[in-house]
Amino acid sequence: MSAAVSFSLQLPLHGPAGPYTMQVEGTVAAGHTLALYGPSGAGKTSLLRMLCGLTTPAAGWLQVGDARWFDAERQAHVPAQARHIGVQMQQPALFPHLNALQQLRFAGASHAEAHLLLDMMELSTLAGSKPARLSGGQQQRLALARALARKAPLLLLDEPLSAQDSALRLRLQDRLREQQRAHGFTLIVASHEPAEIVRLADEVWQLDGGQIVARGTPAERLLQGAPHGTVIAQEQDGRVLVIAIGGGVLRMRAPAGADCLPGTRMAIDATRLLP
Ligand SMILES: Nc1ncnc2c1ncn2[C@@H]1O[C@H](COP(=O)(O)OP(=O)(O)OP(=O)(O)O)[C@@H](O)[C@H]1O
Repeated sequence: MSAAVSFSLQLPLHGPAGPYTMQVEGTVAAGHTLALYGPSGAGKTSLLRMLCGLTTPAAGWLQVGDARWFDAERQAHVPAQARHIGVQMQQPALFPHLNALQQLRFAGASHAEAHLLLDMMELSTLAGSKPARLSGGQQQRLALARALARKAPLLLLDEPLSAQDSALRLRLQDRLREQQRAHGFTLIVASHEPAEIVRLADEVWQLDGGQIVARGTPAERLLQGAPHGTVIAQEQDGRVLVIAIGGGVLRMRAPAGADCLPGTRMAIDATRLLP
């Protein structure tokens, strides 16, 4: 169950240098994963908010499957609550009075499905806990489970795993991919992490200043031209390096005292490799 997404949208924004207009257009094939990549303030969240209906574009149109969710000329705007999508924004926005299991039941999961999702997110022991008793990372995983619980043809995720430790993040990326294989949903995910994009996405759009400045596969956009051993990103305050190796990436603990900025060439030290 998946839906193709096509749009041409405009939105006035106020950046640090003054007002400007976000202008984006494109198509995501049904069942594909698109990653939105770009610096803070590039417009990733603003695009996701227009797609899910939390922000009304100033102009343009949005087509999801057979449905016209927004069309400025025809004055059509399907409200957020009427769009069949799974959404996880950066704020988990959980219901304070519902426990973890109830949050998933409320989103549409059966009792058995809710337990499976809690298991998948490594939250089974917290099924009876309300959000105030969960850590930031646990709340984020519950919000991701809730997005999956909707069983929607389109999933919109804004930095869904940013609060997870690196080993858990890798497990959850694999499970998200498995879920997509099983259910076939189209996934649009904003991420700052090249390694995550390489693992999850079929296609990446690079945003900057409210425009899509480049499009391609993760290998083309993030790795191509990066010689073997080039640092393409730093994670965890520079303690972990993402390094290009022949069309893929590996993660390595940064050697103490070394200059590890993106673009630097590093010798790959097998004793420092991470999963
Ligand atoms: N409601 C709004 N009205 C006008 N401008 C806004 C609004 N929300 C955000 N902006 C501005 O739009 C720009 C894009 O913000 P957005 O949150 O979409 O960026 P982002 O790429 O998701 O960043 P981050 O990676 O930090 O989450 C920023 O300059 C921001 O100040």
